[in-house]
Amino acid sequence: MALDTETGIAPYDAPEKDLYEVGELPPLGYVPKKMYAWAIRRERHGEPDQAMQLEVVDVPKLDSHEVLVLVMAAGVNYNGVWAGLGIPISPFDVHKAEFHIAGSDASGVVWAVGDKVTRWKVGDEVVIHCNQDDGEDEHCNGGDPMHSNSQRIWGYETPDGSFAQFTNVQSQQLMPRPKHLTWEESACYTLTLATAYRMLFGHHPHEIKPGQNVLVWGASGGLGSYAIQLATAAGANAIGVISDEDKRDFVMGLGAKGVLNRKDFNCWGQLPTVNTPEYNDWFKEVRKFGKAIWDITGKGVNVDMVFEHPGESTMPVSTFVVKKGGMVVICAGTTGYNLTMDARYVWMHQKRIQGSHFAHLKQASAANQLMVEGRLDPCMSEVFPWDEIPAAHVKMRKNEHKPGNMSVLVQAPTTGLRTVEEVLAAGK
Ligand SMILES: C/C=C/C(=O)SCCNC(=O)CCNC(=O)[C@H](O)C(C)(C)COP(=O)(O)OP(=O)(O)OC[C@H]1O[C@@H](n2cnc3c(N)ncnc32)[C@H](O)[C@@H]1OP(=O)(O)O
Ligand SMILES: NC(=O)C1=CN([C@@H]2O[C@H](COP(=O)(O)OP(=O)(O)OC[C@H]3O[C@@H](n4cnc5c(N)ncnc54)[C@H](OP(=O)(O)O)[C@@H]3O)[C@@H](O)[C@H]2O)C=CC1
Repeated sequence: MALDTETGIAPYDAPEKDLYEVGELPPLGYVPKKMYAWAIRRERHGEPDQAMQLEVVDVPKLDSHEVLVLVMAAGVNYNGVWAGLGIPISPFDVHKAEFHIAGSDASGVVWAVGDKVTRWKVGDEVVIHCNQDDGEDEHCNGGDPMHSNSQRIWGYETPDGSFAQFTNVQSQQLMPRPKHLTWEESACYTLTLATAYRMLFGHHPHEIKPGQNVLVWGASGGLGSYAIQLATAAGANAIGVISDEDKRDFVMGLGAKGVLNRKDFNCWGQLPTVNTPEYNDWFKEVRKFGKAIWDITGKGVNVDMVFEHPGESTMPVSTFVVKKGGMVVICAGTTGYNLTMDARYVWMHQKRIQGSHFAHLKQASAANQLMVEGRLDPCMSEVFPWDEIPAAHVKMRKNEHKPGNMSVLVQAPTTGLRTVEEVLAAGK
């Protein structure tokens, strides 16, 4: 039987060159020697606009199970900020490469495949999830690949992310692109959506269930905007937290049952020493916060789950307000890593504290399917041109970004395009 080599992309003329300008397409499947990339180097660690500089580098070489993707658009995530700063770790200490191309989200076109790849072919339109592993140990074969020692995040713990014209990924990282979305919309969601999916549905028996209540920190942010939508889709009640009244309507529009403004309360930061006057003040304030949740859930009804990521500033509150036998699920410590809590509430009320990190393919794929079916809004907040990739990260670093998820254009020359043909036409 003949292999399926139909690309679905109309033939077009383009010269074969060693380097293409950003926005210029090579012939389909032709791999140039060089590419443009925003590269971080160890000596440049610092704020994003210092760390990320435009360079011409070699196009990555493919291994047998890998796929080279021409990047149409990429997503902006916090791990690009962390990679640039070199905090809490320098990515160079992990992958040992000379330079680091950040970017852990992308939409694009399969441009070349390794000789063992069977699921994808040149011309396929894809989005990329950011989990890599070696696929060899028991966790990857019957267990949870996220528990494998070989588990790593593409574009953070690997040097070859999506802020470049091409990126090489493991074939298992690819998923079909929602064709109803533009290149930039489809680039903005996978990392935060799949992470939120695993947090809400990946930790048995505490998967969020219809009718349950979940408190979502940073509800207008990347993770939060999907947590609200996923919880709502599952029939649960999401209570979102914001810091600015401008974000209230956005979060309610995603389906939240209620929204709290954290600026109305004063119980943030590490837990004061128990039974001191400071603790007593903190306790009054945290009860006020808990009461505000009851105003939404019903008197005395504590939340079944807390969706945590700010970390140090909110963990004492999260562990207090979650119900007996409930779960605080945490994937980050944006405000600090030194988590504190009143242990009495954790053991006496038998609360579960669960770490969560990205997602495996099955979880990422289930989340992607909801996007393909149009059941979730990608919540793309803003699109930046290629030249402004560092500036987009500066905005995120300062918490000045708009609600939702940011995207950047790479080979797509302008916004609003959905096909390769439209990219070719716009490029002319
Ligand atoms: C999808 C997107 C996700 C995100 O964006 S997440 C946000 C960005 N990511 C982050 O901020 C995470 C960054 N990563 C880290 O900060 C580090 O990744 C960790 C702190 C999580 C782990 O650090 P490490 O240095 O990799 O830990 P060790 O290698 O496991 O241990 C350090 C040393 O301690 C020894 N050790 C480990 N366990 C034990 C034990 N049980 N008893 C005695 N020693 C132990 C090891 O061997 C090693 O030692 P030796 O440095 O000499 O090799
Ligand atoms: N382990 C994993 O797999 C993953 C981890 N992450 C990590 O999760 C974190 C959040 O990512 P993401 O959602 O994309 O980021 P965003 O910046 O989009 O959203 C974070 C939200 O947190 C809120 N926030 C900021 N400061 C505080 C504070 N002091 N107290 C409470 N809330 C605060 C903000 O909302 P407001 O000011 O309105 O409250 C902001 O919108 C990052 O550290 C990122 O690295 C992200 C994805 C995957």
